[in-house]
Amino acid sequence: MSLKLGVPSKGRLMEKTFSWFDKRGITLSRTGSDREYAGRVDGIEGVSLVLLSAGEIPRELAAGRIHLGVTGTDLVHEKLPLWDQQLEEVAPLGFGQADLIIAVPACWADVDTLDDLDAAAAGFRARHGHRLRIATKYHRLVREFLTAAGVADYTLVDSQGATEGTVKNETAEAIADITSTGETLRANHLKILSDGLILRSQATLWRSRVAPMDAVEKSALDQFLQRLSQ
Ligand SMILES: Nc1ncnc2c1ncn2[C@@H]1O[C@H](COP(=O)(O)OP(=O)(O)OP(=O)(O)O)[C@@H](O)[C@H]1O
Ligand SMILES: O=P(O)(O)OC[C@H]1O[C@H](OP(=O)(O)OP(=O)(O)O)[C@H](O)[C@@H]1O
Repeated sequence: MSLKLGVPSKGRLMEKTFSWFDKRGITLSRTGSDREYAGRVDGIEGVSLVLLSAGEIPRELAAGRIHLGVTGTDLVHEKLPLWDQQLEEVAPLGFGQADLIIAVPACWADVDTLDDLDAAAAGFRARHGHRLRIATKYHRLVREFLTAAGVADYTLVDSQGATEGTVKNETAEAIADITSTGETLRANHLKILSDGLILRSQATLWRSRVAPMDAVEKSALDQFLQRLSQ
């Protein structure tokens, strides 16, 4: 069998992942039609390409269905509570940098910190009869972060995209999402809490600690890792 390398099948991470490997003499390419999720690996023996959603790569690594995978630190930490038992970080790739942050409406003049948010949340509940809503797709990381900060009077609402729009759409009062240039936050009149940084993320190459390997795959892995360290 061959060593399975999972990479994002589209979007901002795919092309940069391909060129990162290219610079190391490993050519990843998509094969078939534009829409077909098939690919190949040239320049090294015994490695096959698996094209996956960036969000599914953590789970595939943890289940041992792929041996290596490229995805963001944020997605690994969010989806795998025991990530360091299941995966090992091989190399940060130097792109896909983004910060997971908490942001509130820029017009909330007296809310700049988590303590302020906590106070605003209590007032909000008294006034509106329901808890202040924070929209996010990072449920686990946000809950853990807010618990550690002593903020409890809120509710998470699920948002799988266009999260910054939820405040304008009145489905949430605050958001927790990834920011890179900050443009989406600015365009949606949101500001980051001064102590609202939850996690710094970047695209990273991970190795599964649990994927079974035969002797051929083991030797392919050794060669692969050696190539990357050159
Ligand atoms: N604006 C950005 N700049 C840089 N990196 C970003 C940005 N937004 C998201 N990312 C990173 O890109 C990675 C993939 O995010 P994305 O939201 O595209 O994943 P996904 O929703 O699982 O993808 P898919 O739509 O294929 O399921 C994440 O690790 C994330 O941190
Ligand atoms: O700080 P910026 O450079 O503006 O980037 C941040 C935005 O990029 C991502 O969204 P994406 O483009 O993936 O769209 P989505 O929200 O629909 O997932 C992220 O969820 C932010 O919305």
